[in-house]
Amino acid sequence: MERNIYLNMVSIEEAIKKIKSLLLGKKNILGSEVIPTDKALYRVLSRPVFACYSSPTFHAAAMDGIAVHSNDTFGAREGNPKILIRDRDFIEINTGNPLPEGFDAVIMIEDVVFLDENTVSIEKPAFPWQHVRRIGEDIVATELIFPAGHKISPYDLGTLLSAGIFEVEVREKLKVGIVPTGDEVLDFTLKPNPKAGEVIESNSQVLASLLEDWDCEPVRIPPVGDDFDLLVKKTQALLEEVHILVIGAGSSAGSKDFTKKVMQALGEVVVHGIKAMPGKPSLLGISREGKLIVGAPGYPVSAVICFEYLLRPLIYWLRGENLDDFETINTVLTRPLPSKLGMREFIRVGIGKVGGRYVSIPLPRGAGMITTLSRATGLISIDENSEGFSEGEVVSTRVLRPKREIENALVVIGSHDNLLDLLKNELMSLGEPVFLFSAHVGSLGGLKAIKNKYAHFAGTHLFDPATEDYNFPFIEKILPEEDTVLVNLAIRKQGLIVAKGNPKNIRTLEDLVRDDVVFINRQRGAGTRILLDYYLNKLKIKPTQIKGYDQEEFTHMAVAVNVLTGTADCGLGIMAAAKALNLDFIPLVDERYDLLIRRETLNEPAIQKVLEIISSVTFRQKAESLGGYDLKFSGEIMQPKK
Ligand SMILES: Nc1nc2c(c(=O)[nH]1)N[C@H]1C(S)=C(S)[C@@H](COP(=O)(O)OP(=O)(O)OC[C@H]3O[C@@H](n4cnc5c(N)ncnc54)[C@H](O)[C@@H]3O)O[C@H]1N2
Ligand code: MOO
Repeated sequence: MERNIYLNMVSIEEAIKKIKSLLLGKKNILGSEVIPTDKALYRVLSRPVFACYSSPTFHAAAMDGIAVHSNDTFGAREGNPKILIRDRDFIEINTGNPLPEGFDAVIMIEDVVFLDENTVSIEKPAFPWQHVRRIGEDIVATELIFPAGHKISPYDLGTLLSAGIFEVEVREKLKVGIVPTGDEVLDFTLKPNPKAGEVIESNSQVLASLLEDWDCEPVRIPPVGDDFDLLVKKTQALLEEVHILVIGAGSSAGSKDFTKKVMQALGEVVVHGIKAMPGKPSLLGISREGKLIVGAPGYPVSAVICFEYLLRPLIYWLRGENLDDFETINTVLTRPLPSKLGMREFIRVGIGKVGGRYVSIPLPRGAGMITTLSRATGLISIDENSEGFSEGEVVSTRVLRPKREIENALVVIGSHDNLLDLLKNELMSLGEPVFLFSAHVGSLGGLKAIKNKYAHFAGTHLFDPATEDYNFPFIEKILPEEDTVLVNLAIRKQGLIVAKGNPKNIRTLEDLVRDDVVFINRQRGAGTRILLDYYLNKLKIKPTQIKGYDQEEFTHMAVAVNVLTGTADCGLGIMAAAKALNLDFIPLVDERYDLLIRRETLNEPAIQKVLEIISSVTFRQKAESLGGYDLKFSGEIMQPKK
């Protein structure tokens, strides 16, 4: 089978315009159906609704008290009360009761003085219809309640039921068929256990949930293998049932990427390739019956961009509905974001409010990492005509999480430690949860983040050989002007993470120069890297003598994964990372891992919570059970060595 090379890429806007011009005759494709009112939430009325009954259907007391004839009460005032007699002049009544025949006002019980069982005195007149909800006050039978095209809200259900409308005629839901494809993808409904080369299918569920948010009806079928004839058969069958068909994966240039050919068998391909990343190989086409067909890339993030930025606007347009823009806020970029000219780029970011302004921390760009979308609280779009943004630039950022979560998020930037995950969990278990967003850029990066007010606190473990002190000499150099405090999180064991059973018998740093040992390093600026270089220097070992010295990872866990998978034989890291992956650990040094905080923020409630948690007995116990941690100083303010 020949490969699809997609050369005619168009912008997202052009792609939408192109397909719309061909679908024009197919707008408002939805038929209608009659459904019970209580099932009609967020459905769109296909014809106007008129009230069956009035509400109230009778004159009703609006307060607890007595029903009166208003003209009997005229003249009553303080010092000149009117006396009323039961049954003749007044009748006791409760809120919601029908007003007795002939009565036209209600006096609240608080304004009534009982002289005896049957006689009351009032000192204020009642005006006609005082405290009475008259027939039809809310709804008058036969009046128009909602026009056609109205989308039914939870309140509207109350209005419809009160007006005696128990069934409504609504537009049918737009049905979207979803066909996941690929020999390697496993149907998640079967709870599969993936082997090498296999992937649990998840994109169809992401799309199904998005479709529910957009008031559509998803119709998903189990994954179909990379078999052209079978793909045509399955997609054709599903196409008959739905208004729109989405085919997942197989969109790019691989030898088994059949989506374009399948779309050609069903109709015509209109767009293949958009000037956007992720999402580049997206396809748009039209079936012979005139239905929209979308080919979504297989990478999860690329698929989401295709769903949200191509499919979503087309769904709303086909239904003849207005589409709201995504909610955005302005954020200050904490890192530069270079971008390729001619491509619109979508960048996932974490957002936090630091020092009264929102900051955004870019996450990795890989389109295969669905977790980046789960971790992200914002999304930045870099225009095709832009080469990106500089650090510190204010950028419009789409919010992906509830505003409250973003407002309350604490940002920690710096060196990575597994205790931050423990802290994250503890903060979320508080009565008023605090969200912790952590970015791992090494200790030096953390210090700079505090200097620039990009983070609430930074994790740092920088050893200074000259003073044999931790962190203070670096703080003095990088933020000499700033008033900060250094709070200890833990003393932790750094050492060599090696495979289970230590098959290469690695014992000391001297073993790193052996021919049969491959090392995995941490990135420049990481405290662990500085520690390594310090000891190598002491032992007079040159980096060039170590295989793998140039291979860098950003976290202890990533180093441990390299050892677990055999990519490397060892790496320098913390014991907790080795223990988490059931690897062996050769302890080398104890080091101090601190949190750097601006003094002025020390009393902020969320920072106080952090300090309370890390000083607590439960946190200490949980941390110590991870292995390699000593929490005797945790929560204490550190002082420089004299
Ligand atoms: N030579 C080229 N290769 C690729 C190009 C290119 O331009 N030239 N484009 C790349 C880009 S960009 C993307 S995006 C991907 C899109 O790939 P496909 O749509 O063909 O998808 P697959 O290759 O079948 O799968 C990619 C990846 O995603 C996983 N996958 C697939 N379906 C699902 C699903 N339903 N749920 C979860 N994960 C899924 C699949 O296993 C693969 O790992 O192509 C690049 N290649
Ligand atoms: O553009 Mo692909 O869509 O990066 O992942």
